[in-house]
Amino acid sequence: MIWAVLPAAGRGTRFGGEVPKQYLEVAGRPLIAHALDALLSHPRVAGAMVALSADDARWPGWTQRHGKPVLRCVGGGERADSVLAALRALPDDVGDDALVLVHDAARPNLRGEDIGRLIAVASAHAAGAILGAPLRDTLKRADADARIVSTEPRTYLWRAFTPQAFRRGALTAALEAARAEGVVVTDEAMAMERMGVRPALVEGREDNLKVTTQADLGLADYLLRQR
Ligand SMILES: Nc1ccn([C@@H]2O[C@H](COP(=O)(O)OP(=O)(O)OP(=O)(O)O)[C@@H](O)[C@H]2O)c(=O)n1
Ligand SMILES: C[C@](O)(CO)[C@H](O)COP(=O)(O)O
Repeated sequence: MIWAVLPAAGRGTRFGGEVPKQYLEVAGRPLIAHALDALLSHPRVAGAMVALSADDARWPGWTQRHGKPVLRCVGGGERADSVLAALRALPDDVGDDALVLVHDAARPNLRGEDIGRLIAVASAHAAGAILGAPLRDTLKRADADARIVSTEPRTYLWRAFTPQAFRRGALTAALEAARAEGVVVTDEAMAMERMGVRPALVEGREDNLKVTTQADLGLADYLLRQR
């Protein structure tokens, strides 16, 4: 049984504006709806747990989509806290060995074929797996004035996307360990790496973009209207 976990408790400070970006409409639906539908329309995904901010006044109250349960919980101050809260809130019949797909609500353009490939690799690797893409641009290190300091070697460097797929129990323990040591992890794989685990990288579509700033919204809208 595979469940999706969607951290959706962010404030969107880099995006700005009154409306939390996960509720901004693109191609006729809120970002979060696109992300939820991509996951729940996959036949291997049984349901979704969404982590919302305690004062979220915009959650539409969905309890199911695509005939599958959509549950909610209260997230936390950091993305990792929201993911941990969602893992803890999953139904009791989602065992410690169950695969969980953690996906940003701010990534609306997720494709089913990427989900399927990620599940196949994560199911075969005890260490789990994440979607990503190898860096294809030259990488520069900048100073505080945005002047080039150096060109960084990009061999074996990848951009990490989501979903990130791990077993519920192992990921919960890894996130708890990071929190106990005061380490803020920026993705689930970082928590697993800290436990000595080496998750697999699965090359996914580069258009699995995260809407972070206003410039991303127009591209997301364009991409979603092409589907
Ligand atoms: N405390 C937090 C912070 C982020 N997120 C979620 O994690 C995803 C990726 O985070 P990001 O793009 O950084 O969203 P925000 O934190 O809202 O953006 P910002 O950092 O600009 O405030 C988003 O779906 C966001 O809602 C979350 O659930 N809980
Ligand atoms: C999880 C993530 O999307 C992988 O690239 C990224 O780390 C989220 O970063 P954010 O600053 O919380 O958006």
